[in-house]
Amino acid sequence: MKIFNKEKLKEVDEFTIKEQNIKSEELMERAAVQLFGWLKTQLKEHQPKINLFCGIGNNGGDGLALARLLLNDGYEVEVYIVNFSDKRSDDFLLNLNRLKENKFWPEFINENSDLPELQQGEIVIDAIFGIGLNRPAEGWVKELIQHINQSKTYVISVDVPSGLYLDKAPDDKEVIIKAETTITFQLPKLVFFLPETAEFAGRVEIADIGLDQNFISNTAAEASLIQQPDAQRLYQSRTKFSHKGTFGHCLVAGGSYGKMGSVLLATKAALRAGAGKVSALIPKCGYQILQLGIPEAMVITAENEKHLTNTQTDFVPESICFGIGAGKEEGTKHYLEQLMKEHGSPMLIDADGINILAENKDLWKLLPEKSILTPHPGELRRLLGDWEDDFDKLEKAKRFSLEYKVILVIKGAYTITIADENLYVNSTGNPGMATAGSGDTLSGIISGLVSQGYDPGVAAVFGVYLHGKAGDLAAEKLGFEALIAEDIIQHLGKAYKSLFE
Ligand SMILES: NC(=O)C1=CN([C@@H]2O[C@H](COP(=O)(O)OP(=O)(O)OC[C@H]3O[C@@H](n4cnc5c(N)ncnc54)[C@H](O)[C@@H]3O)[C@@H](O)[C@H]2O)[C@@H](O)CC1
Ligand SMILES: [K+]
Repeated sequence: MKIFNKEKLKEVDEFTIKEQNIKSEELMERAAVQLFGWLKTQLKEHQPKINLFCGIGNNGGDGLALARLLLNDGYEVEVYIVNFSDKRSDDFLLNLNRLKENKFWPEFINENSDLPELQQGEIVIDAIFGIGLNRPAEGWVKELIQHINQSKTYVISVDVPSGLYLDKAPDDKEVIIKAETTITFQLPKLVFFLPETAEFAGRVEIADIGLDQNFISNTAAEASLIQQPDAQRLYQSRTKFSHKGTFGHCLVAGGSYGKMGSVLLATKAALRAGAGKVSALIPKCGYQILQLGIPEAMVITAENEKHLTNTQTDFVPESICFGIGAGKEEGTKHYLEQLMKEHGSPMLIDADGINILAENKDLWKLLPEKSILTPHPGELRRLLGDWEDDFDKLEKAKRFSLEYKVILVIKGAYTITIADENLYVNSTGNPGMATAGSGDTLSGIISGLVSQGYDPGVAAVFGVYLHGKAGDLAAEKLGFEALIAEDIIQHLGKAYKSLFE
């Protein structure tokens, strides 16, 4: 599903209004009907008091239209106009008049008004600012936002939590509504998935307001949210006549004394992801661990007992996964250098492989085109240096990815893959996956996909989705706390199957 920026969101609204020959108020009504339908379904027979805080733009207009629908259905409703300006939008005014025609008079909150009391168990609908926010809220509006945040009400934001920009980091986190749920129109917004701002949106629901699908399909987006239908399109089916050679030979090179389990996990994950053959290349001390731990894999040992060093293989792997548990010994660095020079095709580099790169910038030019780097935040910082905020981080990461023609998988609650200047935001995964070895399984899965012939960019996006989905399926059975990396591998088959359920 595409993620549009503010300009494109405005364009699709305008295009839809023209194409469907409707007035803008019709879109607002559709938005309100969607909000109303969602609320009614959630509330069932409950009738809590609903406090609607409406700004003076179209976001506020959505709130007023919703208030009318709620009143007509018999809900207990209080409407507060957050009267921060007299530049009211036409559709706001239209919906204000409609409310008055229904003999309902909202309260106006102005500079010197008392802020209304909000009780536990009540609902707040936040329709103060939407995508039209262009500066931080100040003065009494800021106080109102803080007042709502401090209340014990259930807060539902309309389109965007008020105070959150779509295209830049917040100047002041104290002036953003912290919603339990955000009901956003038609398309998800990038800020809902970035580490510094995701918390404000809470649970995100997407409401279809009938914006023009052709326009959306034909308009390029710099970012997309990868959900089940998107992942399904990336899947490559197998023919009856395939054999193990069809799905490639994956080489997992990594490990050091005391960190052999990570290679074991990546190797297993590559096999479960569907690689035809997997060889683990490890220092000598890991031989028995690997052979016993995963009989389906082949094992090659480097000369050194405890860390990886230059090693020749007698086959050309279709994919290489380098760096897991590898340490940063000089010999290991030389081996990475040798691999990058000799193996012309893309490699996946993770963990200490990334740390070695971060400490040896002269190696960057050797990165084979379309290689995949899978840093967690700490590794990314070592690679790119400090960033100011999430947007700055993404800009720096995009530049790096473009300059070295590599794919960056930025791991987090919503992992973002950067390939060809596009951002792919993953929708699967859960807090249970913040556990040792989880990243090793991801690298194994992606490498297993590359070895089967998936394009590296596709392998990264698809692999991240499958990894998260396997984690979600595991968490359904085990809960978050008990989930360990092995469970992710165990559920990979079900994750594949779920693509078609
Ligand atoms: N056709 C459309 O464009 C549709 C728009 N919809 C709603 O319209 C929203 C966008 O509406 P608007 O563009 O009117 O803008 P908003 O309602 O988000 O903002 C209202 C006004 O506040 C002013 N403002 C911004 N930041 C401020 C600040 N910190 N302090 C004081 N004033 C500030 C802006 O100049 C703007 O005119 C969407 O988020 C969505 O909720 C929906 O009704 C669906 C259809
Ligand atoms: K809002």
